[in-house]
Amino acid sequence: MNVKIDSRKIEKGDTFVALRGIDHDGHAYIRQAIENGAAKIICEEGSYEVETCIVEDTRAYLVNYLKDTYYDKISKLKLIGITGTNGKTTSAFLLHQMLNKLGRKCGYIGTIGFYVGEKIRSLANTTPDIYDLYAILLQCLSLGCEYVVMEVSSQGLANHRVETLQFDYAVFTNLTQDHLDFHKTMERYALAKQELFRMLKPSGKAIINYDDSYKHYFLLEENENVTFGFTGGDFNVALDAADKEHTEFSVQCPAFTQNFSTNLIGTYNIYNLMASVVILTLEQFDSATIAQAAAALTLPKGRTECIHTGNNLIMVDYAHTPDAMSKVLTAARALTSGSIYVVFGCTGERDRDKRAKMSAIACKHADYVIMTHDDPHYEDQAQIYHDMTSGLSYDNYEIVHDRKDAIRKGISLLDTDDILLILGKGHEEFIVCRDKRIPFNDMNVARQCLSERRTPTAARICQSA
Ligand SMILES: CC(=O)N[C@H]1[C@@H](OP(=O)(O)OP(=O)(O)OC[C@H]2O[C@@H](n3ccc(=O)[nH]c3=O)[C@H](O)[C@@H]2O)O[C@H](CO)[C@@H](O)[C@@H]1O[C@H](C)C(=O)N[C@@H](C)C(=O)N[C@H](CCC(=O)O)C(=O)O
Ligand SMILES: Nc1ncnc2c1ncn2[C@@H]1O[C@H](COP(=O)(O)OP(=O)(O)OP(=O)(O)O)[C@@H](O)[C@H]1O
Repeated sequence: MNVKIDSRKIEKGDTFVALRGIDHDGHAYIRQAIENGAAKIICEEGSYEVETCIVEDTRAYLVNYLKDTYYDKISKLKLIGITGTNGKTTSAFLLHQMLNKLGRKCGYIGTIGFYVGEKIRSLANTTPDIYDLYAILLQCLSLGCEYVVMEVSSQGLANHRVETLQFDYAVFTNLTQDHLDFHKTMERYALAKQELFRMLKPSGKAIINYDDSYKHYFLLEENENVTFGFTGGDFNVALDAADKEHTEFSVQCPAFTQNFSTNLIGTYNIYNLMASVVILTLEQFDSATIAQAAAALTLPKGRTECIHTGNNLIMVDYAHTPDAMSKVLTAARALTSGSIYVVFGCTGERDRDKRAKMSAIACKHADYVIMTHDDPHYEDQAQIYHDMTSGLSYDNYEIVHDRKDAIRKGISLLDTDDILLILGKGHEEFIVCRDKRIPFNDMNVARQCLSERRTPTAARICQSA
């Protein structure tokens, strides 16, 4: 595309469209765009030495341009949008994986990046803005994709990032507290997500978690709705058996009754897998083929990612909402008769109201909790700890300010069969503190702390040899 919205990416002869964003205004970068070689500027005001076209609303101009120029092409893709508080990345990543396994080339767009089988690149947002989105969808087409599954965040919907797109499937995973700093109330949060269900193609289908108490926001009369759940729904699930390595469940629907055995653990991951089971069924795959594809799956990076060390398990997980914490702690409890330790912190400048809830859940379900920092952004860390601990009616916790020290402390507490959960940052590679991005990955740090712990022993063995 030689029409661009980022001055830093302008090459000689390009057209620059100056967009007014939330924090930045593209009009401030017109000079830079011209210096980089822009031959034409589309903006709302100003006069420049290159060809300039003044329009009333640059964003509306861009949206129409993308739609008129590329929509016919990208509408050939089967587009699946997944929304909900938790499980978007996992559900989308599993579906992308299963479609590719079954020989249907599929792209994935979401929190962990842009993938077509392999990772192609990281993304700044879970749901990229319309310009990036069109570019990615065009790339999916050129890579031969038939399907694209994307996470659609509530901020993405509220900020019109998926404008003009029409979906073949819209999936609702669940709704629990998060992002209330942005939406203010659960009602507005639900309504923001509901928008996805008004963006279906005429032949599109809505796939909805029947067990979620907010399902009514997503079961719109005008849509063809297909539900799944343990308590009912068109695809009714029953848990048959579960151990540390496998989960067995069965699904009953009008078309079939099928047993599944998967390497995924935690009931919440069965919910995540069910979105794929339903969509693959609607795409005419037979149930035995779907069950076969579900037998061995890889979870996205940072979701229940494990280090097995002696009799202990160290698990890094992206749980950063009260519901996710409760789900992952329940799953861990089922895996051991030993103690459970948790290291976690709360993000700064995000939903303050969930902090105390997360602490209460951690202290209730774990034996001992080490609170530390997450990404403070520009917020005072002392304020974050205050929000995490005020009114807390438990005393099985301590605060260890440095996240690496907290992880080291968690590891030092492990005794036979104990589990350490390091929560909140999952796949992330940085700690964001003020304007700094400090390299930090929970999994790498846990490995480093483990090897430090082993080194003295190894040294003793070497000395005595
Ligand atoms: C507060 C917020 O939502 N900000 C989003 C917003 O930024 P913005 O409006 O300030 O715009 P901008 O893109 O930085 O700048 C405006 C224009 O100036 C241009 N520009 C800018 C700089 C420059 O040097 N040259 C230049 O030309 C930009 O290319 C753009 O055209 O638009 C950008 C482009 O879409 C987003 O990347 C950015 O998301 C920020 C990074 C963010 O953190 N957003 C969070 C709240 C978010 O959206 N999160 C959800 C996930 C939630 C979840 O599920 O957990 C998400 O979907 O990612
Ligand atoms: N279906 C689910 N219900 C509740 N919790 C879940 C579910 N699936 C995953 N989780 C928990 O939530 C965490 C985040 O999962 P995932 O990344 O799939 O969700 P997400 O909706 O993409 O989150 P985000 O929007 O913040 O990126 C996981 O690490 C796990 O602890």
